[in-house]
Amino acid sequence: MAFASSINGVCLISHHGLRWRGDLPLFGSNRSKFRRFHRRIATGHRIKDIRAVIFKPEVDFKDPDWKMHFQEDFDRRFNLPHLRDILDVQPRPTTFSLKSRGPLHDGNGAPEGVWNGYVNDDDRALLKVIKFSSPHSAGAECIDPDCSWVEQWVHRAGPRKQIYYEPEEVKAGIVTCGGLCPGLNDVIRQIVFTLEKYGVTKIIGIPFGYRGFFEEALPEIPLSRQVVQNINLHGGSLLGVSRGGPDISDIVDSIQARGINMIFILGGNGTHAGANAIHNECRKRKMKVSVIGVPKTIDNDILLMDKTFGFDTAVEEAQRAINSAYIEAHSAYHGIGLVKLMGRSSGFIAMHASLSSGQIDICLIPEVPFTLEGPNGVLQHLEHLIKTKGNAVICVAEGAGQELLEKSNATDASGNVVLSDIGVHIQQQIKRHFKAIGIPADVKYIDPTYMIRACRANASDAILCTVLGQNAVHGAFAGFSGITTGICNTHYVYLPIPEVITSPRCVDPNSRMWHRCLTSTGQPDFH
Ligand SMILES: Nc1ncnc2c1ncn2[C@@H]1O[C@H](COP(=O)(O)OP(=O)(O)OP(=O)(O)O)[C@@H](O)[C@H]1O
Ligand SMILES: O=P(O)(O)OC[C@H]1O[C@](O)(CO)[C@@H](O)[C@@H]1O
Ligand SMILES: [Mg+2]
Repeated sequence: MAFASSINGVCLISHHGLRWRGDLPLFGSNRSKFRRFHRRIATGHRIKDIRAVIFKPEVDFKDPDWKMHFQEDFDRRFNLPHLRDILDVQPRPTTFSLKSRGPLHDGNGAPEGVWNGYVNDDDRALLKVIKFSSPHSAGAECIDPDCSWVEQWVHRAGPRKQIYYEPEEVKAGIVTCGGLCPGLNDVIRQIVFTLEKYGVTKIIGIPFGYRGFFEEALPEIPLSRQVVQNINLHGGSLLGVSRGGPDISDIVDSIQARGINMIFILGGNGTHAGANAIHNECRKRKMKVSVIGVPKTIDNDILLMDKTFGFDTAVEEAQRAINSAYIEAHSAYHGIGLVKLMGRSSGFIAMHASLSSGQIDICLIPEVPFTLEGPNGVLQHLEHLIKTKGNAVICVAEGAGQELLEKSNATDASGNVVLSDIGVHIQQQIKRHFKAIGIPADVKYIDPTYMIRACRANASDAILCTVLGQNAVHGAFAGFSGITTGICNTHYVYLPIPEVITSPRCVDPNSRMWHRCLTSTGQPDFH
């Protein structure tokens, strides 16, 4: 059994999933579990298996008004940073309207007449929609010991009636950072379309991620409807991507020198940390600049969001690799197919690809530790599968089982740890095991890593990208900065960047989805 505890107000949850809230009374078996947990943390043992989640230590649950205090604090945290906070800026009526009659209106203001297409600043969407009756319910997320229902509202995304920029004064920049992701071009395209709809004419792309801000050999890329019209038909990014890059103050110098006052930053956790730092630096310098993030990651590891764009496509693309592994395994005598999928710290791609294919016998993800050897190990189960049904297919996420491998200590240009290859390791161990027990096994290893993210967005991602790209522009014109845009409970919202990057979003091993995956594969507990 796994457990978690509260340290300095952060509720930590072990990857085995039983949620322990810091406010639970520490008696009986709870107490010894709590102590063991602390010992493990103190010795640094398996520290990487622990995830931090939002927990508010200052809430006194004995106070009859604790919910109100919690909500006040929540509202404060999720309040969207605005240009008004630092500058004396006045709004003007929006230039965005879909009520225009001509082919293109001139950007001097929306046409007269009533149009109910605007979102009010006070509109909200509910962040959590399940009322868990017990902390022991599968996937329960509780705030207090009674697991009470507490409404948590976040800001609705979309066009506002009042805007804080004159379109002709806007110079908008778009930059794509980190690794590739299906849908980057779709988002770029929609940002350009929407900016033009407001009347913006100066739109540029920064080439090759944050790097493009300082490398003189990399000129700005002028963007317009004409330039981006068909870019969604291809994978990749029209602008190029990169990891690493200049420091924040150099980036802000560059933004200032270029006269950019809206910057749309597409990327994952690292990129968003950068975007937030850029926003803070712009604030410090009292610059009228809107910094808007659009979360991009096939890994789906951004907190609070239903999913990030590119994830669906990656899962769909992974089906080809899994199907090939399945065919190979089923066509060989004692065939074993092994597929490694992306997922540095989160196993969403592996879990969803396993679930959707229906062809996987063993799914291994970073959030759930496993052993290869021993009576409960993966190899023993494989042996059982070979003896009983003659073949097996395994899907492993790249970040799974890293504790079984020698660490390289290498990092990439962004400082991300370069992972050791779990796929190769498992392949070698399977071969070694079956040779040792004298049973033939034909192992076929498929690593489709870059194939699942270099492709064009599928239909569902294309729609998500469309909405996110458009909302990013609406957020900038509404005067927000330091925000990102996402989908929560099927509704599109704006969230302050820090709230979505405190840790990578992980698969909850106590969630129904992981349980469904286990039901589907039929795999036992490998621990
Ligand atoms: N904490 C940070 N503060 C400022 N900038 C950062 C930070 N972390 C990363 N960056 C910058 O953000 C960019 C992208 O980071 P990273 O390579 O980690 O990709 P990512 O955005 O997390 O996307 P992916 O999902 O592909 O990993 C890099 O240029 C990196 O220098
Ligand atoms: O080889 P690159 O470009 O660093 O990207 C690999 C990484 O990209 C990710 O998909 C995140 O975008 C990780 O799962 C993976 O480790
Ligand atoms: Mg990252």
